Amino acid sequence: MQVMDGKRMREADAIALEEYQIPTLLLMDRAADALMKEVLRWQVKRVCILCGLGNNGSDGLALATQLQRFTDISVSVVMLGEGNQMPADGQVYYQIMRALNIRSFIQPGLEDLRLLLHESELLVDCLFGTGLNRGIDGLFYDVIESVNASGKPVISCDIPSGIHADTGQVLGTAVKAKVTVTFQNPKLGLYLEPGSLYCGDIVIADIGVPNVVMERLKSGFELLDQELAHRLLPPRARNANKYTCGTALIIGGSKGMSGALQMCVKACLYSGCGLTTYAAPACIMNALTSSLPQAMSIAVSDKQGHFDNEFCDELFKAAQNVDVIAFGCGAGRSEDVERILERLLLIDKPLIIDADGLWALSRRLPLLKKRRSATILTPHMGEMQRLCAVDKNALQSDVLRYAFDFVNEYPVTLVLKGMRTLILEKGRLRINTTGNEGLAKGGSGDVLCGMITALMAQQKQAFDAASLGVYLHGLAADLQSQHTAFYAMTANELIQGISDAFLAAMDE
Ligand SMILES: NC(=O)C1=CN([C@@H]2O[C@H](COP(=O)(O)OP(=O)(O)OC[C@H]3O[C@@H](n4cnc5c(N)ncnc54)[C@H](OP(=O)(O)O)[C@@H]3O)[C@@H](O)[C@H]2O)[C@@H](O)CC1
Ligand SMILES: Nc1ncnc2c1ncn2[C@@H]1O[C@H](COP(=O)(O)OP(=O)(O)O)[C@@H](O)[C@H]1O
Ligand SMILES: [K+]
Repeated sequence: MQVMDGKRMREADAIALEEYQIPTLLLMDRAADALMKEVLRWQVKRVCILCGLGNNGSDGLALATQLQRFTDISVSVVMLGEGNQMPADGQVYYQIMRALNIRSFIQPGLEDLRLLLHESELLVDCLFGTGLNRGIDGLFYDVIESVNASGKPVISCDIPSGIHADTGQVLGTAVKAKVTVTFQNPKLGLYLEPGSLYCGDIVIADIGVPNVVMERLKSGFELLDQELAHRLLPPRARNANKYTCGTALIIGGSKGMSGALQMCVKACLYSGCGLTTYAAPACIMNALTSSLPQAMSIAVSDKQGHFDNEFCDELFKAAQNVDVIAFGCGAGRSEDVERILERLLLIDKPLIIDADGLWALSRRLPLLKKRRSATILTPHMGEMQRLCAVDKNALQSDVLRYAFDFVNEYPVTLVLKGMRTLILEKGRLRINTTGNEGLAKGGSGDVLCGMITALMAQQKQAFDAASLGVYLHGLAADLQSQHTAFYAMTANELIQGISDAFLAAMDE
């Protein structure tokens, strides 16, 4: 499923009209159908629809006429301007609304509005959609604040009003919805923070723009959902053997951080890799070998609990002979760790860099440009800040631009971790749909790194391996959360959930 920006959605509307003779009015009718279906789920008697002055507001008027015609729900409409200020299509529904005697309030005073919201059971937010183009103030601001203060459940039409469709930013204030019914294709802003925190459940409704139109408007942005994940599963032949399923070397760990490496290796073992070897400083080997009997190990002499770069010959020899290398989990921060990364970057093998490996990389970024094999980076927002050398606010307010600038400059697959993890390569973006707050614990990232490593060993295509790893990681957490409280979830439960995640993704 393609994810769209506001400009492409407007183009879709225009092409549907001009080339396929599909009037916007028909699309609005379908949009209203989809909204009505959602309203009916709530089984309420009194609904208030709040309408702005663009096509989003027109969708709201269309909904009002449908509810009046097809249900016994009592409908009130709040309009933030006169009917004749609406677009032509909106005016058609405005006239029908008047003829049907639907209760409507034009620019009501705030006290009247609050009373109306209070007596309603469900609110439908049709103030702004993809056309929001500036900060919200004045009456619109007060109305949105009153909607949020009312405590009533809200269904948002297309996107919560106040959220920018392309960046997910709040422009002044924004409606907090329980459900967002988004039309034709989901909008970027529904998945980027903070927009993702405002939209509630997302329902995607086909409103009848022909598929050929949407395909033509290729955004390069894709939703990482069950259907895509299923297609990305690496084949596992009946006559597969441990070599055809790929070999991986995972390098990491340091004194006090053996657990990070252990989680990563375990997740790799549970995700289908044929042969997994790990390399760690000798001082933590005892802690690892008993818990990782299925993996092979290389002990490296250590210097104050960290890798000693002088004694890494066996490690680098092994690195030449595997399909994939992963570096960083629990490796700690030292000059030797930086040197090891430098040497790994020169090896012509796919390389996944995580955690402390990303710290070392942020001090050696230009070396990435010399890479000849795939490189996958898995930063969380803090690590991304360091890689881009920007502050938190700048990154958060324009995360997609920074992420695309980065993959345009460096030949990498970027896995930008968060509530909705983003996977990027030049011109391509996938947005993950799985995962939950149970993952907000140390160790979750290490598990992800191990899963991606295993999938890369098997399918050897970085963008797909990274995408599938992210999807299955979140799905493992979702499935585990059916019987484990978010509070109680640890990397162990997550690893236990990997098998169920694969089974679910294998389902057609
Ligand atoms: N594309 C499709 O296929 C279909 C799209 N559909 C629907 O259309 C929606 C997009 O409609 P849209 O383009 O008319 O924009 P919309 O979001 O209603 O608002 C724009 C209005 O608000 C104004 N305005 C903007 N910012 C403001 C602010 N801060 N404060 C105050 N005013 C502000 C702006 O005015 P202006 O900039 O001219 O001053 C303009 O009047 C889309 O989300 C979906 O619901 C479906 O109906 C059918 C098929
Ligand atoms: N609230 C959340 N919702 C969804 N996923 C989350 C949430 N919090 C954390 N995660 C996921 O958990 C992982 C945490 O990774 P990271 O911060 O590197 O943790 P660690 O310190 O364990 O390595 C990422 O994959 C991230 O997307
Ligand atoms: K809206």
